[in-house]
Amino acid sequence: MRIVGLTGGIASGKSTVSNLFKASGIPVVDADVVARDVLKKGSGGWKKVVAAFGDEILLPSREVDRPKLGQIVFSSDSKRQLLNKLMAPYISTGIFLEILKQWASGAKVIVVDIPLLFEVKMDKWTKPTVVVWVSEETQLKRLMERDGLSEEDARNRVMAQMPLDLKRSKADIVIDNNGSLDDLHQQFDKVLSEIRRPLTWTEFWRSRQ
Ligand SMILES: CC(C)(COP(=O)(O)OP(=O)(O)OC[C@H]1O[C@@H](n2cnc3c(N)ncnc32)[C@H](O)[C@@H]1O)[C@@H](O)C(=O)NCCC(=O)NCCS
Ligand SMILES: Nc1ncnc2c1ncn2[C@@H]1O[C@H](COP(=O)(O)OP(=O)(O)OP(=O)(O)O)[C@@H](O)[C@H]1O
Repeated sequence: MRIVGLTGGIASGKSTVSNLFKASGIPVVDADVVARDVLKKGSGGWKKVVAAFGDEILLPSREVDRPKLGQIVFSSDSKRQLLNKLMAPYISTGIFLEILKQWASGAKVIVVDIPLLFEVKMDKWTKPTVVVWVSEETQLKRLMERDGLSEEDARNRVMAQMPLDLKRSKADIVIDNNGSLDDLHQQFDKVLSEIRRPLTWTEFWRSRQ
């Protein structure tokens, strides 16, 4: 099985690209979805996070108030590191199980969309690794527009991640998403034909026969 890594910076366009993969019939494992499951009321991750951050991060329904927790962790490095430490084992297990499900169903090529792929060193499991890159200016503009954030909040979120230019230098394939959606689709078609190339022997033997 070929495990293609998809990453980038916050609001650089990963979900937009991962939707294109899905529409082309390639299964996508989405780390943000796994991370959301891990924080659902009553789950193991929820218990750890509530014990560490207190009831004040909860809504009256006792689900986590995600914007509130985001506000806390994106304005404090130590609190974000604490949240990462608490959630990491649940997130990595969840991603692994999703990959296993795809393997069991006989998938030959899958994409794993992990915002923090390089930060958590999961890139050693993915080949090729695709980075969706934008300039900092485009990134801040799209992030502020999409999430209705102030410039300061948007900058804090961007700074909570490895610089996008550094991620670009680690990529096997770079998608430059500064242009229009049409530009993006054209680049995507090339990436799709590249990742659909015949499997190597190793990838072939790693697939369910
Ligand atoms: C802080 C939380 C509750 C905020 O939730 P919210 O719904 O507002 O944002 P969402 O989960 O959709 O994340 C949006 C983007 O923020 C970035 N981001 C999320 N968590 C982190 C983090 N710990 N460090 C850096 N960037 C992050 C990613 O680019 C992600 O795609 C949530 O992001 C969270 O639980 N984060 C910790 C888990 C994690 O590391 N997720 C990343 C998946 S690898
Ligand atoms: N080429 C483009 N032109 C204009 N807008 C775009 C383009 N690509 C993505 N966008 C918009 O930019 C925003 C961010 O894109 P998207 O949500 O795909 O990013 P993401 O990397 O998945 O973000 P996150 O890390 O927060 O999950 C969205 O509002 C999306 O519609």
